[in-house]
Amino acid sequence: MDIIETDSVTLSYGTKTVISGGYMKLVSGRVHALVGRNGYGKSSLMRVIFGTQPAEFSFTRYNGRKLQQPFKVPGLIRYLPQFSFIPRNIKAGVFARSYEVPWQKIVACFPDFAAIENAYVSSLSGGQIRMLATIVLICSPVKFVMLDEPFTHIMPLHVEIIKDLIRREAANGKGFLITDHMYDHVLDLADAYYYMEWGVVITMTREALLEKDYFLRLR
Ligand SMILES: Nc1ncnc2c1ncn2[C@@H]1O[C@H](COP(=O)(O)OP(=O)(O)OP(=O)(O)O)[C@@H](O)[C@H]1O
Repeated sequence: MDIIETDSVTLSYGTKTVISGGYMKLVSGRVHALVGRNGYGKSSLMRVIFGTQPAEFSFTRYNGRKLQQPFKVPGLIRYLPQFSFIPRNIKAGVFARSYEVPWQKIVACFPDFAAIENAYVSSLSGGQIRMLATIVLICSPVKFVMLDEPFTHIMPLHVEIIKDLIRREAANGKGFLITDHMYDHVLDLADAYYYMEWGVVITMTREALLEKDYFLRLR
């Protein structure tokens, strides 16, 4: 079993403190939900865990060993941000292979992409680019994948394809951390739960989170 732990994150932007503590443990083979209201720091926390967001304080361990920049550890972790990050002047197949994902694997889970291996990213629609990035990161051969809003603005049929893929990869031992405002999809997949409130990461049971989420929806 592989474990990433993050503890006592303190992060401010200027004078505004966005994250001020809490503990998170990501375990291989599990899907972890990260839930919280808009602007409560979920994306920022993912960037801190990934190692690209400097924080006043953060403490991340992998299997008990302290890590400074997890994204630099080969084969450890990927992060899908909310925005598009794929260079537009490369071909779709080249992008997939740069993440060590053979094109056949992409087509096996999403046959619509059979004909676009040699298409430049610049020729794809926004929806295709998002789907490509999401599938490639989920499939890449790493221990953990963090997904920031993988279901938002995705058509329902494609959401189900992404969910099936996450289930298969988790069953093969990959750990996931997912945040998305489409809570139903996240909760459908998750078997561990974190809630962010007032800058603190709180470990929750599913029941407690659903109660929080219920009030969240009413606000
Ligand atoms: N680079 C930045 N510089 C300054 N402020 C930032 C920066 N990134 C995020 N913020 C602010 O920090 C707060 C937390 O943002 P963050 O995107 O982490 O929250 P979130 O929970 O992921 O939000 P959402 O659910 O809307 O995606 C917000 O008020 C946001 O405006």
